[in-house]
Amino acid sequence: MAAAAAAAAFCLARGLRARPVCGASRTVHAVCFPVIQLHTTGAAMRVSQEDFEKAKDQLKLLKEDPGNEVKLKLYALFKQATEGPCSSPKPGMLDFVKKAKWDAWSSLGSLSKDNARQKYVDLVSSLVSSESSSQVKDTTPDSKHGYETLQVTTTDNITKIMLNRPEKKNAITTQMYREIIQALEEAAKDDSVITVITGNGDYYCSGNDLNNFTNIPSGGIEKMAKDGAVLLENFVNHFIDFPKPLIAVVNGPAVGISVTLLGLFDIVYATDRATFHTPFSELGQSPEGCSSYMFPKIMGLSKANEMLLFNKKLTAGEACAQGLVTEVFPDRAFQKEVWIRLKAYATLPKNSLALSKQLIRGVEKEKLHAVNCQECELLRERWLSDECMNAIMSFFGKKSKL
Ligand SMILES: CCCCCCC/C=C/C(=O)SCCNC(=O)CCNC(=O)[C@H](O)C(C)(C)COP(=O)(O)OP(=O)(O)OC[C@H]1O[C@@H](n2cnc3c(N)ncnc32)[C@H](O)[C@@H]1OP(=O)(O)O
Repeated sequence: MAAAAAAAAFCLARGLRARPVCGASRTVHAVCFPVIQLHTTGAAMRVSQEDFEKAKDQLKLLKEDPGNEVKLKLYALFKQATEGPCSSPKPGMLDFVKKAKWDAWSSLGSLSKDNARQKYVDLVSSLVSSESSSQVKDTTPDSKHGYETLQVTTTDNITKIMLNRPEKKNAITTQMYREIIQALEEAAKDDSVITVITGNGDYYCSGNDLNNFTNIPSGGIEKMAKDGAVLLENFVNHFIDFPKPLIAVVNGPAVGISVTLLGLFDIVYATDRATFHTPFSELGQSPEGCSSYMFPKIMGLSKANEMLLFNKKLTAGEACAQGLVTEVFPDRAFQKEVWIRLKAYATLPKNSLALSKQLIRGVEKEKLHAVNCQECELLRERWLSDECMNAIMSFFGKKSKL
């Protein structure tokens, strides 16, 4: 039964819903939302006939698909209101669409035409009012409140998390790590189909804000390193566990952790102006973001070593050739082409995308968590090293930094 309902829902979603129903001589596409062409029997109807006609018109104007369950309910109520109880023969088990419609109509039993009309009008009215309130919410591209270092918006089924410190090349402060965690948690639960991370300004991100290491807390440098490692592990865990497709729109150069994390994204689109630089040994540090595992897997050991050990900066073309970037776009067309593509992706079925992503990620999840834990532990030690202290002091002491 559940399988038949699921199959019916599947068929409805795939467009089989547009077939004429129940062998009627008129074309009744009652389940084909929002195009509903219905011809009433012409029988005299009492007071609510006008409301009923109006409801039919309002239904055509709805922009959002209310889902198969509601469409079946609308279909059944319409049939009951216009023809009375279902008396047509039950369709065969394998005719999923007709069977689902027949079941919905039959389930109304002996409900009177008047009552069915009333229920139909009430249902349409609730759909109209819920759409108008959600439109106010969804179409407002305003940034979500509560973020200081990010601009977070949801529009066209896409939650966009934009790093928003352009004057500092989007370097990630401890506050920004926390806000990204919060934004990912919210995006995981919201109605969006995909989530995008990008940067504001000419840089995608210049990596960890090196000032994070200059504000020594009262507990001393060990405490700073320990807190940093805990925050980093939690931050990276949110990328490992993110349940929906996660896409990086790399709008300019990327440094450090903003590069290593790319291995945990599902798709990476980059402008041809982007570069990819992981200067860990120059900074006396070590790789993070699961790159010690993902980079060799993505690009092979020796290419990964050039980046992660020897600080080789890749062009966008090289990063694409090595599999870290999915596709490179000319800078002048970058935003336009990428967003057209993403908007199309975001019309795909949300649950199917999320479940497929989780299936693919599930294979590696345990390993990724273990790698993340090891990387953070090594970094905690590195941050206490002279090599790292000297490199950070030199960044702030030099004009030419890298
Ligand atoms: C607490 C949790 C910790 C987790 C740590 C996880 C481990 C992460 C590791 C990494 O990400 S390693 C990589 C760290 N990043 C860098 O080493 C980059 C440092 N920045 C630069 O080399 C250069 O700024 C640049 C990115 C190459 C850009 O150079 P450009 O000459 O074009 O601009 P600038 O004038 O240098 O920059 C403008 C402005 O922004 C400040 N800034 C840029 N990046 C950082 C940064 N990463 N940290 C702190 N500040 C940064 C820069 O100082 C300038 O500031 P003002 O001088 O204008 O005040």
